[in-house]
Amino acid sequence: MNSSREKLPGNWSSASNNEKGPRFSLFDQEEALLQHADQMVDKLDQVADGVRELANAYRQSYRSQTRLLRMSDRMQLDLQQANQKLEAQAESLRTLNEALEQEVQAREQLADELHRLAMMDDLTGVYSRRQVLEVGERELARRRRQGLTPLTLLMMDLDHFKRINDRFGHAAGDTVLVAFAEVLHRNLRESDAVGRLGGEEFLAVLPEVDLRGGMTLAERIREEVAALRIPWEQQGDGSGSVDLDLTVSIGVAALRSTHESLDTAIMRADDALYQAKLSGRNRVMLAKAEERGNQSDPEV
Ligand SMILES: Nc1nc2c(ncn2[C@@H]2O[C@H](COP(=O)(O)OP(=O)(O)OP(=O)(O)O)[C@@H](O)[C@H]2O)c(=O)[nH]1
Repeated sequence: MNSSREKLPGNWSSASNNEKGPRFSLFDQEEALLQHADQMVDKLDQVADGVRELANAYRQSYRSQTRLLRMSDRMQLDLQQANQKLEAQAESLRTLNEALEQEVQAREQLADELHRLAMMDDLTGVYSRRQVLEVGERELARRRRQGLTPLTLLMMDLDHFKRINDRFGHAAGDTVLVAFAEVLHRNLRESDAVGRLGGEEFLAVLPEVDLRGGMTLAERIREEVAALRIPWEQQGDGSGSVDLDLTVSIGVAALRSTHESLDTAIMRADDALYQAKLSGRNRVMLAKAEERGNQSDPEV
């Protein structure tokens, strides 16, 4: 029997041995080992759980990082696109602004041109009717402020102007009007104002000029106009080059007092002009003081 029994190493002996000394139960040992192994397995399980949790956490954080990175890439792209759009909008605003500035400039030029047209007679370069009357009113107001500074008006009308138009055409009439305006420019001073009231009728406002000075000036203008010979090339089957001549009738009136209105003075000058026409044209006539206005302040 003994020979068939295996000899156990160290202190281990068979439970069937009746020898004294420590006895080890294989079962207990196995049990202990198994318990230990179970504990180890539990711990390993716990470690594995921990590792799994860590791995999960790591995976989640990796995913959210990747998501964030993708989002930031997208946002960067969106920002770039938005920036490009803004730059394009800024560019078109700049272009729009330039166009607006050009438009404003063009409108200002147009307004200046309209103002100039309202102020000036385009054909002759003298003031328009509106402007010469405005200057006249301004001068009258200044005269009232400063007392009895003289102011004289010349109302001028070309004689038989219609004949020139009828015989030589409208362009010839225009040339005559320009030539007459040149005579006026030559004879008037910087402080004087002259305007075309309409057709072939002109008004000169002469501040600081008394009746005698006005008469002298009107006479000089009349003489220069009568001496004009304006060369004119006839069109079509006309008889070639001719000299256009003309005369002018002038009515002169000086403001009689600071109370007299410009309109009244103009009417007196106009009446004098009418008298000049009636008396045979090509002459200067003075306004008659007794016809209208202040009887105690005659001017002739
Ligand atoms: N060429 C030209 N003619 C004009 C212009 N404005 C008006 N007229 C003409 O001027 C002429 C004026 O004629 P009337 O009012 O009869 O005056 P007039 O022939 O000068 O006669 P009196 O004033 O009585 O000496 C008309 O035939 C108008 O058509 C213009 O800007 N250019």
